Amino acid sequence: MGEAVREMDWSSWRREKEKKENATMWDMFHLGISRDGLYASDDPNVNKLLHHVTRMPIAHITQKEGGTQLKLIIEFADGGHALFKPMRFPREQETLKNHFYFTDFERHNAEIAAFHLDRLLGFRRAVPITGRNVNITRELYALAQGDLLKTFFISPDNNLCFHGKCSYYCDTAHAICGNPDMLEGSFAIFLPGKEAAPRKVWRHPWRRSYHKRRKAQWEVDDDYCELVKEVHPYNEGRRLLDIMDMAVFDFLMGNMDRHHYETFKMFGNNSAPLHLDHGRGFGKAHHDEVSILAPIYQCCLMRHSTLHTLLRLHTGPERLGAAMRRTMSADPLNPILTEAHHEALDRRLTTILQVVRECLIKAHDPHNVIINDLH
Ligand SMILES: Nc1ncnc2c1ncn2[C@@H]1O[C@H](COP(=O)(O)OP(=O)(O)OP(=O)(O)O)[C@@H](O)[C@H]1O
Ligand SMILES: [Mn+2]
Repeated sequence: MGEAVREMDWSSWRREKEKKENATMWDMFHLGISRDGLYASDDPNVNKLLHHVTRMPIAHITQKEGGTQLKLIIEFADGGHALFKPMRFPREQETLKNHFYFTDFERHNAEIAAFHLDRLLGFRRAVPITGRNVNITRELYALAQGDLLKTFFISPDNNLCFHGKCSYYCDTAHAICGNPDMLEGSFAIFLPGKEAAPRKVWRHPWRRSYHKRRKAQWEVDDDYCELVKEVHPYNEGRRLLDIMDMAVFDFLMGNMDRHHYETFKMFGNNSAPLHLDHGRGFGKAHHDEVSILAPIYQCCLMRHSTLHTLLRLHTGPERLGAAMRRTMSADPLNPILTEAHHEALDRRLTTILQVVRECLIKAHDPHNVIINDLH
C-alpha cells in the first residue's frame, strides 16, 4: 500500500515535469533516474549538464543543514541546484597518519574522481559531479546571509576565508580560505527533492565501528556473511550483489567511510543503492586498505558484469588509471588526482582480481561465486 502511494507521488511529479514546454537539462536529469541507475550509459545530457554547471551564474547560496562538515546548497540563475564542497587542502596532502577515517577532512577532488570511477565501472549510481573555481568575494560572500555571512573574515595572509556552522571543523582554525579569494570546489548535481522522491537510508552491513577502541562484528567473525545472507534485504534480490559492487568501488578509492547508503523508495527494495558521499576517498595513495574488500572475501560473490568490466580495465587496451586520467581531463580543475593515485587504481584492481581468484579456487561451483547477470 505504502509503496503504491509513493509510486503515485513520483509519477505525478514526473508527469508535471514532462508536461513542461521546455524541459530543462535539470528536468531531463531527474527524469532519467531509474531503478538501475541515475543515468543511462549513453546519456549525452550528463556531460552537457556538468559543463553548464561550470559556467552558470550562481544566484543563491545556503548552508546544508546537518552533516558534519561544511557544504553549501548552490542555486543557479536558471533554477538548478548543486551541492558544493570546498577545497580544504591541496591535492598532495594525504590523510593525516593519526586520523581515523571518521575524523579525516573531506576532499573535493575525491568527490569528483569518485563520480568518474563509478561511471567507468558501469555502475552509474554516483551523482554527476564537476569541479569549478569560485570567486569567494563575488560568488559566495556577496550572496551569503545570516549566520553564514557572519563567518567570513580576512586571514593574516590577506586571503578571504569563511567557516560556516557545522558540528565538525567549522571554526576559525579550520576555515576555508581563497587564494586570495579564488577557491576550488566540487559541484554535485542535486537529486530530486525528498518530497517528490523520498529516499530510504540503510545501515551498511559492513560498516566500521566509528569508535576509536571498538571493532565491528565483521572484523572478528569470518562467517559474518552467513548472517547477512539471512536477513532482509540481503536474503533475496540484487542487494547483496550491490554491496559487492560497492566494496569494489570503495576499495579502489580507499573509502572507509561507507556507514550508510540510500535507495529511492519509489523503486522498491529491488533497486540500485546510491553511491553518495566520497569526500573521504583517495586519502592515501601508497596504502591499500584490504579490509574494505571484506564483503567480497567473506561472501565470495561478484556479478559477472562487474567482473567483466574489471577484467577489461585490467587488461586494456585502456587500463583503469589511464581511463580515469582521460575522463577527468575535461574537468576545469584537472588534474584531479596525483599520479600516485592513478597507479594505486591499477594496483588495487589487481588485488581485487586476486581475491576473486582465491574465491574461485575454494569454491565447489564457480557459478556460486560469479553470478550470471549477463543474459
Ligand atoms: N547530490 C545530492 N543531492 C541531494 N542530496 C544530497 C546529494 N549528495 C548528498 N546529499 C544528501 O546530503 C547528505 C549529506 O551529504 P554527505 O554525506 O556528502 O555529507 P557529510 O557531511 O559527509 O554527511 P555525514 O557527515 O552525515 O555523512 C547525504 O546523506 C545525502 O542524503
Ligand atoms: Mn559523510
